[in-house]
Amino acid sequence: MLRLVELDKTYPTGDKALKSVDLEVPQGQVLALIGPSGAGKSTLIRCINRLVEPTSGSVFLGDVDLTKLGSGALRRERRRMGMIFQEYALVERLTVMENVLSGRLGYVGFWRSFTRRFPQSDVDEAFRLLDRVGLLEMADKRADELSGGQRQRVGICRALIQNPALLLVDEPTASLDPKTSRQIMRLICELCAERDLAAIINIHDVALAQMFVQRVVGLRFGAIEFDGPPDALTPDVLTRIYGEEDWEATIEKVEDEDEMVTA
Ligand SMILES: Nc1ncnc2c1ncn2[C@@H]1O[C@H](COP(=O)(O)OP(=O)(O)OP(=O)(O)O)[C@@H](O)[C@H]1O
Repeated sequence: MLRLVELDKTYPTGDKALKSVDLEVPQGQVLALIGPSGAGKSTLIRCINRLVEPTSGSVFLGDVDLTKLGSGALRRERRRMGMIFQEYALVERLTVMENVLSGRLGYVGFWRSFTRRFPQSDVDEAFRLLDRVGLLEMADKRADELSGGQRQRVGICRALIQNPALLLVDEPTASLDPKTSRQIMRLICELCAERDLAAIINIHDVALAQMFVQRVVGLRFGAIEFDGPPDALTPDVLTRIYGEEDWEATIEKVEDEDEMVTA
């Protein structure tokens, strides 16, 4: 479904953020991207939808090489990739419903998007999605009246209403408390399973990734250092990815928290 071939990114500053990355993600697979700060996780996610322009290599979404597309064709292909952001990227003064519907802007014509008149089928779908994530009652609230977890749910609905083939998720829980983080990760993974949707989730919390995904890819210095199931992430492997950090302690801390929450 998604295939990266020898993907390279060197920023104008000379930083080599990605070094010949090869990666295949089949339909329906949720993959967590881990690695230390500066490893290239955000760059990888952003090179896929060309928010960051790759230096060389290919990004195939199905049969289409996204790196070869002109701006019009790229805009169309971007509809197939929903993005979820760390800071939610909502329009604060608009309502929850308006924020969700903004995910359809790539589909409706200029005039409709200018006047924000969306087809009834889009409004119906927005209500269905808000209901699914438990925010139906919030549809008319302004985005700035919501908690962090609620905002991220709106961000998830906005990505899903695009009807994407792939979700690109950049640190979805970095601004949330541990319990809300787990709820959001669970929700993203459940929705992907329901829709047979592939996702790449850039996540710095290894324990959280291990709880929810089937596959983990570890980046170090812009290259893939590990690619396997979460239970293969032994302390040795984590040290290979991150360097000398006490990962066992980090993981135990999160497990303790879980017990406290469920106790
Ligand atoms: N716009 C930019 N211009 C120059 N260098 C950049 C730019 N963005 C990222 N880099 C560099 O590219 C490398 C990879 O950065 P990237 O943000 O992709 O890493 P990351 O793994 O997402 O890190 P973090 O977990 O801290 O967000 C780093 O060395 C970073 O300094």
